[in-house]
Amino acid sequence: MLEQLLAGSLEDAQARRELRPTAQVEAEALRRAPALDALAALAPADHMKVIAEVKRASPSRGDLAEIAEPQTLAAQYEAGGASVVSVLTEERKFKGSLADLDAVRKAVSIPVLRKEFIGDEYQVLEARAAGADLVLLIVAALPQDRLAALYTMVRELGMTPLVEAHSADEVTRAVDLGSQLIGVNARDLRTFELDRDLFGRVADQIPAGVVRVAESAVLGVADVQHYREAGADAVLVGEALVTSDPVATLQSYLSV
Ligand SMILES: O=P(O)(O)OC[C@@H](O)[C@@H](O)c1c[nH]c2ccccc12
Repeated sequence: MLEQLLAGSLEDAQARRELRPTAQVEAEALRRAPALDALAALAPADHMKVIAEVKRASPSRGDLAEIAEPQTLAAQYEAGGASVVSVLTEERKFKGSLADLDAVRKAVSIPVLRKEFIGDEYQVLEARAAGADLVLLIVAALPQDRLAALYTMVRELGMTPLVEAHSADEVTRAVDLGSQLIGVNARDLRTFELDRDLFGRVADQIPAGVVRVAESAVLGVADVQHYREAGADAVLVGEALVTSDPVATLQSYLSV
């Protein structure tokens, strides 16, 4: 499944490249105001921080919410106290787009993450051109040399890579890159199975000083507590926010 998602994302990027060549997107990326400091926004605090996701649908959960105006939802996330807004830009299964990212960027002043299956430099340029401050890199999707090349490029553009792992080995690979922001996804993107305890099993492998993000499977405040006890600095939440009153839900999570 992960391979299919990546292949789809790369195909869509290729189609966009035919309309907007690399040189043009690169020029746009370089004209942008500098990326916001995501590591500062996510720095460990005496409460859990939240990366709040704009998510319409997913292959494992189907349709979640219409979200006609992603900018309105993102503004609520900011007002509710989110540290970062994550925007799914994958079109085929998550029903997102780069236009969503662009709209969100214009509406908030906190850092914005491009959530996509990234495997090509062009996608990284697109992220910066649309105003992203962070880019997701999924360890399982790429061989280490490609991961390292993309990681370097994200940093050279002034953005922060969020490196996502789903096993002890993948955490090691994320640490080897020198990543300052590591996410542990409870959902296995190959099988879509959930493992809520994975974060707790691998958290100790993440060096002190690196920001630890627990991703997926937060459905209520008890799940936030569970991840906090296991050592998470931040949680990445989609479904629970897009299917509830986001401000009230965020506030309950921020009290953990
Ligand atoms: O809706 P949830 O269970 O709160 O999950 C959010 C986020 O962790 C999830 O969307 C996600 C984590 N890593 C990803 C990689 C690709 C697509 C999606 C994701």
